[in-house]
Amino acid sequence: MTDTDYIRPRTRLYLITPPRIEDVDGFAALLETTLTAGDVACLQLRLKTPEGEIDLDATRTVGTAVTEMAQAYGVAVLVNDSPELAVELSADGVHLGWDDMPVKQARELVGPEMIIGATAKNSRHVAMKAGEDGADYVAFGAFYPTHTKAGTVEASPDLLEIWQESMEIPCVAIGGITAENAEALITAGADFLAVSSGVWNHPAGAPAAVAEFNKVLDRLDQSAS
Ligand SMILES: Cc1ncc(COP(=O)(O)OP(=O)(O)O)c(N)n1
Ligand SMILES: Cc1nc(C(=O)O)sc1CCOP(=O)(O)O
Ligand SMILES: [Mg+2]
Repeated sequence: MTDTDYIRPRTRLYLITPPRIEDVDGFAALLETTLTAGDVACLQLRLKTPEGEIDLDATRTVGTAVTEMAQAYGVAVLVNDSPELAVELSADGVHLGWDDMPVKQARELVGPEMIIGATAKNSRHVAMKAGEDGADYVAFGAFYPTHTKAGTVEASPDLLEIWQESMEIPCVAIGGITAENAEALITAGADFLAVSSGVWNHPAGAPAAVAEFNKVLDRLDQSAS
């Protein structure tokens, strides 16, 4: 290997909240333990109604309870679907899907500093357009079956490989990811692994899940000497 070989930064974990949270104080306590169990780059507040719409009240309540705490651990907090709520909560960013506010419009609303993430599903074309429009990362998925979101489309790890070879904007992998199935996505080039049920529904608990993910990430760390 020569000095000029590019070594991409280590893949990191991007946590997504469960879609419904009954006990906010209990969740905040569990989250704090989870964030100290291993490296976590981001936390997305994704609270949904049974119909799959953003639950604004729940997002506001959970966001108020956890945003400052997560930020104090160096974790970037992103709000799903609502740029307005991201601003209101002093979050670090917003994640936008195909039915959400267009990236360009959201950029005007949140300003130049806030992170904007964009869903690309399995489309490199959509991902490139999102990048041109000002997104800071694009998310490909779903790589594995998931019960967390209905109507996902299947994505192949090739997408990550091609993206990593040709584009500079970071790419996130999402959909049914667990510590057991993550290796193919890490080696294909995911900059981040976005995970919900693989952490919150882990039989040994969320902190153990984060520790397990980090063991896999440590083992495959391409930036380590
Ligand atoms: C990191 C990340 N990637 C993709 C999604 C999905 O966003 P979207 O398609 O808008 O679907 P909902 O999450 O709103 O149901 C995401 N939230 N985060
Ligand atoms: C929110 C979301 N978006 C997806 C997409 O493919 O765009 S898959 C998904 C669900 C992520 O949760 P889990 O880790 O429990 O599968
Ligand atoms: Mg959305």
